[in-house]
Amino acid sequence: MAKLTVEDLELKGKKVLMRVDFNVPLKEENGEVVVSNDNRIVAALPTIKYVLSQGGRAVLFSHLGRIKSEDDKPGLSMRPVAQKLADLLGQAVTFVPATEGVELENAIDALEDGQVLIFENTRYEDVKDGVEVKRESKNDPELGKYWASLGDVFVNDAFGTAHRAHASNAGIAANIAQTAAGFLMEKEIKFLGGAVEAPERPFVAIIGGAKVSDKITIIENLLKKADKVIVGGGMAFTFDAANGKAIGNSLFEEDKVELAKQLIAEAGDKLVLPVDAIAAAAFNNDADTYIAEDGVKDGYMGLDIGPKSVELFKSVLADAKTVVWNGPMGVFEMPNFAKGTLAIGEELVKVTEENGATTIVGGGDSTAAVQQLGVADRLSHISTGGGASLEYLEGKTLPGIASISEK
Ligand SMILES: Nc1ncnc2c1ncn2[C@@H]1O[C@H](COP(=O)(O)OP(=O)(O)O)[C@@H](O)[C@H]1O
Ligand SMILES: O=C(OP(=O)(O)O)[C@H](O)COP(=O)(O)O
Repeated sequence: MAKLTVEDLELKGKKVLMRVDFNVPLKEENGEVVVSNDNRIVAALPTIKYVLSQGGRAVLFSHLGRIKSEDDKPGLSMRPVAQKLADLLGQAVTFVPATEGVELENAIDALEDGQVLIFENTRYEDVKDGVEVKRESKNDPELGKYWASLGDVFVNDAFGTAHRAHASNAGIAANIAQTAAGFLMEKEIKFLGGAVEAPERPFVAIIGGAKVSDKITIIENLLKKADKVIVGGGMAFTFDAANGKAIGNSLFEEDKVELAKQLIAEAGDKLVLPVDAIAAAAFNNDADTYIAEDGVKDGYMGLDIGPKSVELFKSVLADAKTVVWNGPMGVFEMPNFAKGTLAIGEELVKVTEENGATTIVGGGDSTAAVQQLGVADRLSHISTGGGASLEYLEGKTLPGIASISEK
């Protein structure tokens, strides 16, 4: 690509601002919050190691989860991520528990060549003194300018965040002389670019997970590109509601029902929805469950696709030549609701190995799911971006990529 890459930069003695996507799943272990899947951190290591080996002084930053109130902050601190990074790098990583101010500036000034620091979750800037101001997420121009002032050059390796125009990617790029792509960014663009240009058909997209309002608009565009779009996971219930089905307490976005209705009407048999669900009395692995075939009854919530949906989805995938998957089919973190995701993962392995299909899985949780299933290395490409890979495949210009300097 004609974009500047990290290898084009003079790094020795430079303060190298590095945007990474360390938005990783967390879990509690012995009363401590730890990283439960380090895939996105591992994926950024080649760029970080390269910068350090060239004598750069690396200043890393990332968002983690979504911060809407002060209460969200403690559970979404970057501290456990910094610890995991130090373990993986095998060198000390300074953690600065601030997103601006003298402590951060002094820590950056104290860095020596080949040293690395990471600062606090960039989305802490979204809430100030208890008020949701979205400085990071709405790309406050002053914030991008301030962060840019902390370094000499900017390396953007956060492919997973490339579909966002936030202060920590587009904002910094607008205020610094050079913005370069990291190795992960380059690798993702190369692989996904190949898939977008001329996808072998049938091309099937599978969308699931929980980010309904984000991804429902993506479905609209994917319907124009793909031969079939399968919708599962928490996404499906807004469509079920649009079809007049009962959904009980399932995940649901009321303000997207009209759009779902419109998509159902336009898409015809291109859109494939679940025909049953595993409904549970509570969001709990041990909750009472039943197979819901005609909607989910009051007091229950759909937490996985049911056996008939698995068979239907498998039949749609059977002759696929290109498959893009983002979003698990159920709450796979709980064993009793992982069966649908497992079955789809296994079917993808089959079409990869038997049909020679190109299979791409994207997204933090989806990647964690296929790794948990042990099938990740039998698929064609595991992308670190879920929403980002889908928007890239739609043919959209991603702000995080557009803001990288041309060579
Ligand atoms: N039926 C469902 N109800 C509630 N949550 C669901 C359901 N199906 C899947 N999920 C949740 O969706 C989450 C992943 O969604 P999302 O963030 O969109 O995926 P990704 O990170 O791969 O892009 C998982 O934590 C999973 O438990
Ligand atoms: O995890 C991410 O997106 P994904 O779940 O679509 O892969 C990215 O880090 C972006 O996070 P966001 O969707 O909260 O902006």
